[in-house]
Amino acid sequence: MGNSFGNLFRIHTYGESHGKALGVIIDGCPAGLLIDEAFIQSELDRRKPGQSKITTQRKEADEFEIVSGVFEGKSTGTPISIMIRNQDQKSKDYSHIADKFRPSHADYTFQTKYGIRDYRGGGRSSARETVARVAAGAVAKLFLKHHSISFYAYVSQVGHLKLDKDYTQLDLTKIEDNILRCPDPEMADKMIELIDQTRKNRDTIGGIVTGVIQGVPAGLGEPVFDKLHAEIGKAMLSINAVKGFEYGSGFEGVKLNGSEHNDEFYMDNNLVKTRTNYSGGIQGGISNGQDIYFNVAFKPVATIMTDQESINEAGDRVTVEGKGRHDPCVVSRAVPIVEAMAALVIADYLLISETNRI
Ligand SMILES: Cc1cc2nc3c(=O)[nH]c(=O)nc-3n(C[C@H](O)[C@H](O)[C@H](O)COP(=O)(O)O)c2cc1C
Repeated sequence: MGNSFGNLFRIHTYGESHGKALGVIIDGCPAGLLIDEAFIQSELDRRKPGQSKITTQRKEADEFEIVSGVFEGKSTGTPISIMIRNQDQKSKDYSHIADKFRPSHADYTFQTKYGIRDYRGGGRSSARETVARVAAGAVAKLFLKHHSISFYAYVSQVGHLKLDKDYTQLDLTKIEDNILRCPDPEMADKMIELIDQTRKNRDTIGGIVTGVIQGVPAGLGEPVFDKLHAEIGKAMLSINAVKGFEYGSGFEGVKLNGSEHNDEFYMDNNLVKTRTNYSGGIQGGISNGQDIYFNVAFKPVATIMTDQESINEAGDRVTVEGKGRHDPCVVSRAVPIVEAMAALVIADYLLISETNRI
């Protein structure tokens, strides 16, 4: 419960923001997969803190160690354990919130549930946990490359600044060209400026990450409760600070009539395709072979650099001082996390689908 995700391609993560290390155990990765360590590191580098002026200035190299499950560079079919040691904790920076509940963070709920918590950097509630997911997602991506399945995510909105193009009108090879990971350079500049201004105002701002999965064969997903979009939604909603998920036409789709919204089938050289893709590549919970695309909304995160009123564990009125190293907007760092979680779902459902038919 809580620390594991997936069925056949299953991960279990461990570690706290200011503990010794974080890590993941991946169970169910097929044997014989070439574990490209440079690729895993490049994925971790896209998520790591301190990578630009619009992220937290905590400096973590996020170098990883493979502890088990890999022999002579290939997966052995046994649990793969990947560990990332914490280096730049500055844990004493957090003594000012030791017994205080930061508004809209997880301090109060963790304290209520467990009666004990590691307050340093939020402990287990910190998004530092997602470093382990990105490591596992990199392994899932390596596996899915063999099936020609690819993942893209990019920033499509920051505050009120929204891209007016969908993913089919954008050059997705340009995502990594700027620090925000928005493939439209002009909009990226405006969004970066907005985040920078927000940071200077000692505040935070939210945004949207759009995800695209290409190459998923038709037939992945379960028909009733474990629908493919339900699992992707769960994966996304399990990421820290996520407030919303929609796929395909999503909430905007309600503005269309069925006659406009229906995706007409046609044959293209023996391949089944649809002329439009409001379904977002999933019908009846099962992939239909078209692109899967979705939006994930991230809130303006809780830690602002101004003082806030709150209460402490005793219920006394206290002031939570605005200090420490925090992200003014998390979307640029969330991009690889969204891709990783999508890859974990697809890897899992690909393995499940192999057990669905003789
Ligand atoms: C990449 C990433 C970085 C984050 N950095 C911060 C941060 O610097 N400060 C903060 O208060 N919250 C940050 N968060 C969000 C908190 O982890 C999250 O809001 C908190 O655990 C409470 O959970 P909830 O917002 O999902 O309810 C970050 C989230 C992500 C995805």
